[in-house]
Amino acid sequence: MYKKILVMTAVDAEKEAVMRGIRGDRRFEVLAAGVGPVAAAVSTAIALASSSAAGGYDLVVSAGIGGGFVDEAPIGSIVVASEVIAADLGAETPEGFAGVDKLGFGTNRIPVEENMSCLLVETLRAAGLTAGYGAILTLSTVTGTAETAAMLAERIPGAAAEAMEGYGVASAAHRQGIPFIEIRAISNAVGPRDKAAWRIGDALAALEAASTYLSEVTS
Ligand SMILES: O=C(O)c1cccc(C(=O)CC[C@H]2O[C@@H](n3cnc4c(=O)[nH]cnc43)[C@H](O)[C@@H]2O)c1
Repeated sequence: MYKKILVMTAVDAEKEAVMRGIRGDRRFEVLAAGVGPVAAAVSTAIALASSSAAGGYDLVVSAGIGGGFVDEAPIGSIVVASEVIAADLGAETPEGFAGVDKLGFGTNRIPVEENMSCLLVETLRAAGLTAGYGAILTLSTVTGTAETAAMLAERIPGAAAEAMEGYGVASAAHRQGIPFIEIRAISNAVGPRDKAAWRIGDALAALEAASTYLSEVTS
């Protein structure tokens, strides 16, 4: 179905997990862009521009580990985005946060390729994996307190997970009209910062498994 797929991760450990999962599927190019939405957008835009002479990509994927909102995405589970939301792109006002959409400067939300995202979730569930489908937030600052976690959950009902790159990768793909999806394997709960409690190994194993099914459902 897809001939050439670009997967953008933040760090090498995520890239290696995806590479193990796709098991040599030559339709995939997997790149580690660096952490945060700016590095993600710049690296994705460069990758898309460099590939355009050779026919370009027909699917772009933001993949990696992420934080799960309590009651929405347990540690070790996988979340596939129903949309990506730049949750801290905007302005503080006396009435609270106002996103760039409210300010009239574009959009905080970028759509995903819905059919592929839903098919992937169904396939992961059929394989016995714990997989959710919901909004994935992109933040430049990892949430580190229960107060911020509660504020985000209230402001964005249905938010399932947060990470730092999706909106950047999606912005570059969207600008070129290329379908986009985001996959996060949950390493930690969104809330009080305790890096020692992050289950990075479990999340990377889940990311590897999700990548195997990504290769299957896109072929
Ligand atoms: O230390 C390691 O071995 C290691 C291996 C893989 C990944 C990491 C990272 O720290 C990646 C940073 C990456 O993680 C995303 N992330 C994870 N949890 C959250 C969160 O609660 N809120 C926001 N982002 C999160 C994020 O996308 C970073 O790029 C370390």
